[in-house]
Amino acid sequence: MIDVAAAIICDDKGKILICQRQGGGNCADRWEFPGGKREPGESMEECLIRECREELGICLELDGLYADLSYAYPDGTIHFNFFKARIQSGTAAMNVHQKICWVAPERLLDFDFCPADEGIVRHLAAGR
Ligand SMILES: Nc1nc2c([nH]c(=O)n2[C@H]2C[C@H](O)[C@@H](COP(=O)(O)OP(=O)(O)OP(=O)(O)O)O2)c(=O)[nH]1
Ligand SMILES: [Mg+2]
Repeated sequence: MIDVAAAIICDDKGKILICQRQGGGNCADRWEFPGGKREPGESMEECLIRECREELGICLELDGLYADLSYAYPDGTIHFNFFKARIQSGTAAMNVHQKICWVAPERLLDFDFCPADEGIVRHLAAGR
């Protein structure tokens, strides 16, 4: 099974950073919480800090695990850890994404997220 860590990054106004994936591949053009696949020898936390440095050029401070779930995609099941986080340093840049955007939690419902994120999006939009 593939392990993926993803970050729910909040700013000081409570907005959340979301990112649109590139076309092609799994979840093409869908919105996601930034992150990626764990590499051998890494913890999920280490993976997430590395992915956000690589993909967005930011250094994260993690605020704990928000959700732990698995989702069966047609080409395999992915196990996810979603962490709450804040930016410790840097400004998010588009190194690998089509678009990035800070949105209020209730606005998350307006975006076409990866199928695995549906429950998370509903929870966040409800203020939980
Ligand atoms: N990062 C991220 N991936 C998600 C989310 N929801 C979801 O279904 N996924 C899926 C899409 C991908 O199949 C997988 C994550 O892989 P990824 O493409 O981000 O992996 P990566 O950054 O390590 O990139 P790569 O080296 O494999 O190209 O999980 C999410 O909220 N964030
Ligand atoms: Mg990624």
